[in-house]
Amino acid sequence: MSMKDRTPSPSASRIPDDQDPQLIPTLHSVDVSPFLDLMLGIARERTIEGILRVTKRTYRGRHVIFGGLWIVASLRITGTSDYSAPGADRKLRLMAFSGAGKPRPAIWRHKEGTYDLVPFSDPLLGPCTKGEPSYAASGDQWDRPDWAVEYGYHAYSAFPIMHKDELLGVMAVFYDRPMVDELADMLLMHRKMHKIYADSLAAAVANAAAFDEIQTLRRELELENEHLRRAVRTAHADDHIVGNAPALHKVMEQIEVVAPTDATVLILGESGTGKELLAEAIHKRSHRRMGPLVRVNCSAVPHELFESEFFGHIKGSFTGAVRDRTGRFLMADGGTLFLDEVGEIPLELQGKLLRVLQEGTFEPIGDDRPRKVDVRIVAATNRDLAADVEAGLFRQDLYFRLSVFPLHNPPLRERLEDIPVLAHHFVSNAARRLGVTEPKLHYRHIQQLQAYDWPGNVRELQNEIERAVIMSHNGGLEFNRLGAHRIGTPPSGTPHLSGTPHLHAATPAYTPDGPLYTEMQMEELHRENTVRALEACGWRVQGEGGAAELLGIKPTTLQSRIKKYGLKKPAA
Ligand SMILES: Nc1ncnc2c1ncn2[C@@H]1O[C@H](COP(=O)(O)OP(=O)(O)OP(=O)(O)O)[C@@H](O)[C@H]1O
Repeated sequence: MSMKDRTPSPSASRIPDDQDPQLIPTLHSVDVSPFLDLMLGIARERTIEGILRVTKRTYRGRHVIFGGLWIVASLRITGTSDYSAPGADRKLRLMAFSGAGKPRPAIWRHKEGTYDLVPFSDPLLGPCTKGEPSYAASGDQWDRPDWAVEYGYHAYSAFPIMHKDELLGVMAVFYDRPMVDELADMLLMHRKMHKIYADSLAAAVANAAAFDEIQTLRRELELENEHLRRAVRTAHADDHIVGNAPALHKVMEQIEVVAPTDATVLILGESGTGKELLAEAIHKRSHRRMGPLVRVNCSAVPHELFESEFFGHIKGSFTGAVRDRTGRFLMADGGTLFLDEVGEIPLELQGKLLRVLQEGTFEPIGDDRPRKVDVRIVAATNRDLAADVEAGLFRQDLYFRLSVFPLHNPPLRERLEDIPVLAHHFVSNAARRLGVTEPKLHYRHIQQLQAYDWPGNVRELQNEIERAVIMSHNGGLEFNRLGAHRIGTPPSGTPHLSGTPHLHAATPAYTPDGPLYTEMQMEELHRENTVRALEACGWRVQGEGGAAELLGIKPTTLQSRIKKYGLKKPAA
C-alpha cells in the first residue's frame, strides 16, 4: 500500500481545509517569525552547503520532535558527500536534520539499512520520490516502524523537493504526539508551511547546483585550455636540451640509462630548471615514443576536480558532469603520464593514485567497471618530498613508489658554465620567433648574466633574454635590470653596478675599476633616482620624510628638477 493510499480520510481524524473557520484562531496562535527567518535564510544562500547549514537550524515547531532533509544521492554536494556509487540516484541521502528526537536516523532501520541512506522503495519516504506529499496524523495511520513506536514518533508530514519535475530530495517532520482533534489545525498549518518551504528549498538547491555546475565546467575548461596551449607550445618548441656542464651531463647519462626501461622516474629540482624538458627527453628515448605524452600540472587542478582529472567521469555522475570525461590516465594509455608538481596531490587522493600505480587499474567516477591502462609515470617536484613525508603531507608508500629512480636537476647557479650556450640558444630562438635581426651577444653580456644568481633558473634566463631581444630594436642587448621583473623578489644586481643604485640606465662602458657613465646616462640615473624618491614617499615633496628630505636637497631644488624632467604623479 502506498503512503498516498494510507493518507487518512477526513473521517478518521478531522483535517480542516483552508476554508475552515477553525484555522483562523490557529493562525493567530502560531508564531510564524522563525519560519519567515528560515525562508529568508534559504533565499540568501548561494551554495548547497549554506542551504544545509540553514536547514539544520530549522524544524522547530510545537510538538515537532525531529525534522530531516534527504537529498537524492547522486546530487554531489561539494564538501559534504563523496562521489556517489552507480545507481545512487535510486537512493536518498540524509543531509541535514535537527530536533530533540532520539535516536538519530543513523539508527532508524529500514529493510536495507538505516535512514542515512534510504531506497526509493522505502514505505515511509519512498512515496514522496514519486512527487506526492504524504503524512499521517496519528500512529494508526501509518505502519509505524519499531523505532517510531519505541521512541514515540506518532505523526509525520513529508514533502518532495521538486524542481521542474525533477526530484531533488525529500523533507520530513515528525511529531511527538498524535496531531488530531485540537492539534489537527496545527498540523494543517505546518503542512502549508512545509509546502512553501519545500518549494523554496527546491529553487535554492537547483540554483546552487546550477552554480556549482557552471563552476565545475569553467574549471574543466581552464584545465583543458592549459593542456591545449601546452600541447601546441610543445609541438612547436625547439626542445633540445642545451648545456655541457658536468652536473647536466650526469643527468643526461642517467636519462640514457633509465629511459628505455619502464621504471618510474622522479625528477627533483627547483622551478624552471627544465624538469619538463627532461620528462620529454625520457619519453622520446623510450619505446613509448610513438605513444602520447600527457602532462598533468597537479598544482593547477582544483581540489574537487582531481579525481575526475585523473580518472575521468561518466555523464551525470555528479552535478556538473554534463558529459563523459576521459581522465588523463586513459589518455596516456600506451605512453607516458607526466605528473608535474606531484607534491601538490591532496592526501586523500594519494591512496587512489598509489592503487593505480600498483595495479594499473582504476574506475572513472560513476562507473564501477575497472579500466586497465599501460602507462609509464614520470613525476616531478620542486618540493622536498622526503620532508613532506616526515610532516605527514605525503604518503610514504607513494613516495617510495615514485622515487624508484630519482633524478636531481641542478639549479642554474650551479652550472653557470652553461650560460653562454643557453644564452646564444635563447637569443637566436627569440630573434627567429620575433622576426628580428639576431642581436649580438658580447662577452660583457655573458659576464653580466653569469654574475646574477638566477632564482628563477633557466626559465628566468629565457624570459630575460626574450625581453632584451624585444627591447633591442635591432640595436644592442641590455641586461642591467636582471631580476627586476621577478614577482615578490627584490632584483639581485649585476656586479658591475654594485655600490650604485640598480637603475634603468643604458649599459655603461666598463673600465677595470668599474662602470663608466656618459653624461646622458648620468642624467638618466639622476632622473630615475628622483622618481624613486618621489615614489617612496607618495609624491610628497616637502616636510618630514618627503622626497626632498630623502634626497637631501631643498624642496625648491626638487620642484625645479621635477619641472625640468617633466615628472608627474601617475594617476591612481
Ligand atoms: N637545458 C635547457 N636547454 C634549453 N632550454 C631549457 C633548458 N632547461 C630549461 N629550458 C627551458 O626553460 C623553460 C622552463 O623549463 P621547464 O618548464 O622544463 O622547467 P620546470 O623545472 O619543469 O619548471 P616548473 O617546476 O616551474 O614546472 C622552458 O621553456 C624550457 O624549454
